[in-house]
Amino acid sequence: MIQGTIGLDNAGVVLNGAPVWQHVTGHFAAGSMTAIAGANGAGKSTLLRAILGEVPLAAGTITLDGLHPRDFGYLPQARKIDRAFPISVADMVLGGAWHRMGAFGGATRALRQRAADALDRVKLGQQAGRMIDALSAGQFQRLLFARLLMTDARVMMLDEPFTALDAPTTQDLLGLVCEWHEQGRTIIAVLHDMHQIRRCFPHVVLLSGGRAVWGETARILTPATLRQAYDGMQPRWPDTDA
Ligand SMILES: Nc1ncnc2c1ncn2[C@@H]1O[C@H](COP(=O)(O)OP(=O)(O)OP(=O)(O)O)[C@@H](O)[C@H]1O
Repeated sequence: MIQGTIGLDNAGVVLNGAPVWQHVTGHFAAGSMTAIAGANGAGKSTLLRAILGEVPLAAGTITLDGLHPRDFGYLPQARKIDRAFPISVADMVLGGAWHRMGAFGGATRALRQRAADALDRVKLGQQAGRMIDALSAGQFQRLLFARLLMTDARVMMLDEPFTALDAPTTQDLLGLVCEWHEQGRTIIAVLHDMHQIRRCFPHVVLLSGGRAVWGETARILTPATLRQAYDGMQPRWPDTDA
């Protein structure tokens, strides 16, 4: 396998005694751009967390060929973050570069400048001194992007990254994700918007009924697979694109 490939071989996860998904086999090629789709509770976040080693496998293997923990950048779901934690916007962004800090957690002037640039990139430069609980939901989501930008990671993993964002900001930050892809990074993103997936993500993993269908987006996202995955309900899928 090429260095940087993330491979799953017959992988399965069991939580609270119940299988989330099983017999999942496939790989995220180095530099690929893949969406993870599926209904609520299908196990999309669990798949990201299994790759990060935060959720143990009940079966099979996940191989991270030549990748180390510092090679992964992770944007978690905003609603799973405790925003009461007393930390400023600037310090939270700096935390994205933890692996570049000194032994005592000190940030160099260059690192602080990078953090300021990252905040400017997501149009949060004016908010640097505020505490994170003072941000709106959309501002907090942009903060998570700035923090991810700071990781400079080879693999960018994003869990519902466009939640709470208005349309122009979504377009802007989707553009940033595409830039990362053009730079050769691997992108893995949990998304609910099928239109977005079809337009921007060449590959998809569709979690459905405890299994994964995996491959080129146009081949995998058909009306039949979507009906099955979403239990007969239609996900966001504009008529013009169907
Ligand atoms: N820590 C946990 N302990 C027990 N069960 C869990 C845990 N985390 C998730 N689960 C269960 O695992 C299943 C998959 O959850 P997961 O969050 O991965 O789904 P998802 O596809 O990301 O859902 P959503 O679209 O709602 O975010 C769900 O049934 C959930 O209840």
